[in-house]
Amino acid sequence: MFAGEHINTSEDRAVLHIALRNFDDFKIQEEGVDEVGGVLAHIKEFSEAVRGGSWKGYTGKTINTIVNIGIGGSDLGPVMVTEALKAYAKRDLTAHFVSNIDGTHLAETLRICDPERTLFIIASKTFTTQETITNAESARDWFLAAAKDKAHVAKHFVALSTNTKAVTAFGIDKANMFQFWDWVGGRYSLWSAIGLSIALYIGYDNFERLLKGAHGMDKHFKETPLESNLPVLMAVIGVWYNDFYGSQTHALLPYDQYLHKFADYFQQGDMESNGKFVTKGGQRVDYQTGPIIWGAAGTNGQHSFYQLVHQGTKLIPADFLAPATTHNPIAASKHHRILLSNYFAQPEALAFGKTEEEVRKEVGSNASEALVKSKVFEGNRPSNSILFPKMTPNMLGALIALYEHKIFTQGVIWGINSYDQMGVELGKVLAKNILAQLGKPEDVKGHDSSTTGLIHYYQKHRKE
Ligand SMILES: O=P(O)(O)OC[C@H]1O[C@@](O)(CO)[C@@H](O)[C@@H]1O
Repeated sequence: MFAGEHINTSEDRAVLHIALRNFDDFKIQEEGVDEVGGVLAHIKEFSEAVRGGSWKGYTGKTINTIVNIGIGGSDLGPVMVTEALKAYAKRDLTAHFVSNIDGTHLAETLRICDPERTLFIIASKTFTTQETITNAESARDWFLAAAKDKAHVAKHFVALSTNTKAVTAFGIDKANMFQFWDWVGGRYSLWSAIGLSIALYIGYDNFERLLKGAHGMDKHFKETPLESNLPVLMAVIGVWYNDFYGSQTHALLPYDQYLHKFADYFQQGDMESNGKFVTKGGQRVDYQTGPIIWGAAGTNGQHSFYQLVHQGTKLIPADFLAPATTHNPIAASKHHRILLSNYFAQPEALAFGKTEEEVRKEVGSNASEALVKSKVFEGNRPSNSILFPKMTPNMLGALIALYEHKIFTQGVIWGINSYDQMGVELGKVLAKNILAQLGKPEDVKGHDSSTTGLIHYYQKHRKE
């Protein structure tokens, strides 16, 4: 990977998200790598102009709202990072993220935007994703209904993409385009131009700290002996439970409200990378590959799904993550102490449980056998605990890179290509065919009885 080999074999591409945060440390040979610094300089210049107020809207007002329009890797990274680093945000710049094609997502966002003070960021590696382009066109129509003159688009729309031709065809000036390259996977792209909304929200200096934190983990991963290599340790522990103990999922449980989107982010990062059933050589695997990633911020999960985690019939390896120091020490950090006491207690309970003997002592001799049995915790339920000083840009960068390299290592062990995503294509093609048939019942052709019946019901009951 670090050498720029085309390890994304099906697409004949290098995998070089590490080059986006390299700061000329590792020598990497690949076309475009020498342009990273220029794009970062453009991000710095632009974010400082918007945040400093020199970039003005079409009526001369400053920008106080950014709307990132993108989906998947062009949305989830910026969403997770801007949430995780909210403590570093200027509170006079609001960030919104529109991803779903459901008109509700854009409508509810535009309802609270002022066209004179809103900057739209069209984030799309390919600039062909149906949801993103449709949302971008509707946002442009909304803007022009107020601004009237197409010349004003240049002040309120920028693009993040590898596809210059499509960007200019959409009507965004090349000067307002922030470029990245095909060796940046969508789910690994927050370090690239896709991170513009992050730089606008927390400032370029903090965005750079994020990159440098990730670079530190890159160096650790590249240089540390396997037995002390954090991504490798997490990868093999995960393979151990996934392939030898049959666990189907892996829970990410951050005891930090700022990290409440962390599991959402790695649903794509892990499942779109390692949710594969064919090896790079084309053989169907006869072993388990990528786990189902899920999770929620603690302590909320404890009041939702921990019953199953503790006493269910499923083995669920879990990562517990927490900062030793909070950004919000309200009530003299009483809240943080309570949060951390739960962060320490849950893995202990999962590992060591409660024996029948301990339960009997608690409930007394009159208790029914059924009650005693229902209160036993079998324990022996595995978890990793990750504790770090504070949720800072540098630490978040290191944390994300830790998981990126864990995913890479597991993909190598499973012999799969972690960097393409053939599995997202079929649904898109079928949807395109169905879209063309939604007019009249007689247009509906070539489907199974269930799909046909559903479409006919929709056609009968819709009110448009
Ligand atoms: O950035 P873009 O090209 O609009 O792709 C968006 C997302 O769509 C995919 O599902 C690929 O089609 C993800 O891999 C990707 O992050």
